[in-house]
Amino acid sequence: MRIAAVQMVSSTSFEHNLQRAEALVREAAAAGAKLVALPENFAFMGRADTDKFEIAEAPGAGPAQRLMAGLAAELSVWLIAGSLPLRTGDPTRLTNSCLVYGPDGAPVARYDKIHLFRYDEPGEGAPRRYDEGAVLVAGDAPQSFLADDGERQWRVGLSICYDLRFPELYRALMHPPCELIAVPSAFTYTTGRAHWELLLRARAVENQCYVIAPAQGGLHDNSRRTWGHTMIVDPWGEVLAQQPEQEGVVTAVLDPARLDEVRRRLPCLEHRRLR
Ligand SMILES: NC(=O)CC(=O)C(=O)O
Repeated sequence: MRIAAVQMVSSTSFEHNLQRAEALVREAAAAGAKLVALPENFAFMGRADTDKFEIAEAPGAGPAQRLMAGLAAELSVWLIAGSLPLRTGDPTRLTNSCLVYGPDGAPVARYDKIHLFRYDEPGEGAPRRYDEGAVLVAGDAPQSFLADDGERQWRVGLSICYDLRFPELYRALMHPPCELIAVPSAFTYTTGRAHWELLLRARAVENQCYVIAPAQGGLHDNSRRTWGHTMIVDPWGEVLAQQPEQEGVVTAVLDPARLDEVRRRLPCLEHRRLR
C-alpha cells in the first residue's frame, strides 16, 4: 500500500489551512496513496494556546471534520486527520485529537493526545513557554485501527507529536502488534533539530514497524518555527522519504515482505521479558 505524509506550514487562518490541507490530500491521492496523513494542528496554528478555542469543533461536527470525511470518501483513501482541537464538556478544556476516516468517509478512530507538551524554548530574552496543559485535557487510552488495502489489513497505531518521547505508549500499541505507527506532529525547531529523526527511527526499530510522521515545517505567521522533516521510516529504521521544510507530500510503499522479514530475522518483539 502506498502511503503519503503531508507537510504543512499552517497559519492563523483556519479557512486558508483547510484549503491547503485539501489541495495536499488531493495531491497525495493523485500520487497513488491509499492512506494519507496530515500533521498535528493542520487546521490552525494560533498565537497563544487559548486561540484554539476559536476554531475548536464539537466531536462529529464542524467544517474541518466535514471536509476530512468528504475527502476520504471522494478520494477513497484512509485519512489520518493529524490533529484538531475538539470541545469537551468543560468550556475551559479541549482535547488535541487525531481523527481517522475510512475510504467511505466514515469515522473509524479517534485518539486524544496523552502526553501534553511543556517546554521553555531558549532564545533572546525570556524563554518562550509552550504549555498544552493550560488548555488541553489529556487522553488516557492508546488507539489503533485496521486499514484494508484490498489485499491485506494493516494495524495502524495512533500517537501525536510529544507522545513520541514516551516509548511505553508504543509498546502498548504492540498488543496486538501494529504494523504502522502514525505520529502527526508540530515539533519545535530547536527540539526537532536535536531529537526528531533519532526518536522516529528508534520507535521504528524497537517496534519493528513502519512509522509515518507528517509534520509542520517552516516559519508560521504566529512567528513560531517548526522543524518539519516529515518522514516515513521502515521497520529496519531506514528513512524511506523525507520533506525537510515547507509544504509538500512524500510517499512510500508499505511492503509486507519487508516487515515480515525484519520481524522473522530478528524476533525481538517475541524476546521481550518484561511485559
Ligand atoms: N510540539 C510537541 O508536542 C512536541 C515537541 O515539539 C517535542 O517533543 O519536542
